[in-house]
Amino acid sequence: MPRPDWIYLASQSPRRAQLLTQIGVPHQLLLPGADEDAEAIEAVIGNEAPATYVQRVTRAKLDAARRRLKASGLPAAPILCADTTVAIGRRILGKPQDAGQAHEMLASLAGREHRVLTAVAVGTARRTEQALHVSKVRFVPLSQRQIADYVASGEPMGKAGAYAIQSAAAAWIAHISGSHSGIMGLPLHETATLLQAFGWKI
Ligand SMILES: Cc1cn([C@H]2C[C@H](O)[C@@H](COP(=O)(O)OP(=O)(O)OP(=O)(O)O)O2)c(=O)[nH]c1=O
Repeated sequence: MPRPDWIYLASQSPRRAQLLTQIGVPHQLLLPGADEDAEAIEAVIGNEAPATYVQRVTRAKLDAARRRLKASGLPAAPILCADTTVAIGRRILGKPQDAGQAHEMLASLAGREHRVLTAVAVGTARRTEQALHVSKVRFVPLSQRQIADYVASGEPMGKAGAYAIQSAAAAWIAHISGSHSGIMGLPLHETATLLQAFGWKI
């Protein structure tokens, strides 16, 4: 396949679009149709480990996006997908369903270290390349009031682990080891390496 001029980004996350733009990759959004159930794709199966989970969900997002592209009649180009999850040991913290769950997640992150795992996949009709990046993040202890105020801001909703490093919660992060862009949802070094495998020069 000749080097593509652009790719499809199969993601509803505005952060992923912003991060892809940051490394100069022109992209077009390939968004799910009303018939696609994102919650079902992101459901945890049994006792699966966080790394297994995040990579499986990323592959499922890519498979769904491939079907979408095939059905659309749009021109072929590589598709990029990602999934981010937060983990404490084997415990997976996805996106909070409501304010109570957001509060619980933040209370369990306070004063300790957790992992943020982001899997990225790039695929064409015949080929798939995938990468996993794991960062460690340490939060300072938090008061009930700090957590309640942050939950009331609405920021936790739609974010794995109920926080965003690109928000006011950054003030609680004493240390990170890994990739800032990976924690935001798209590890840019790994993404660039995957795209290079498809002929991109970044
Ligand atoms: C930990 C953390 C997560 N997040 C976000 C990144 C992801 O958007 C979200 C995790 O949800 P994902 O399911 O990975 O992504 P999404 O549902 O937002 O988008 P799509 O599946 O369409 O690609 O959490 C941050 O923005 N900042 C952070 O610091």
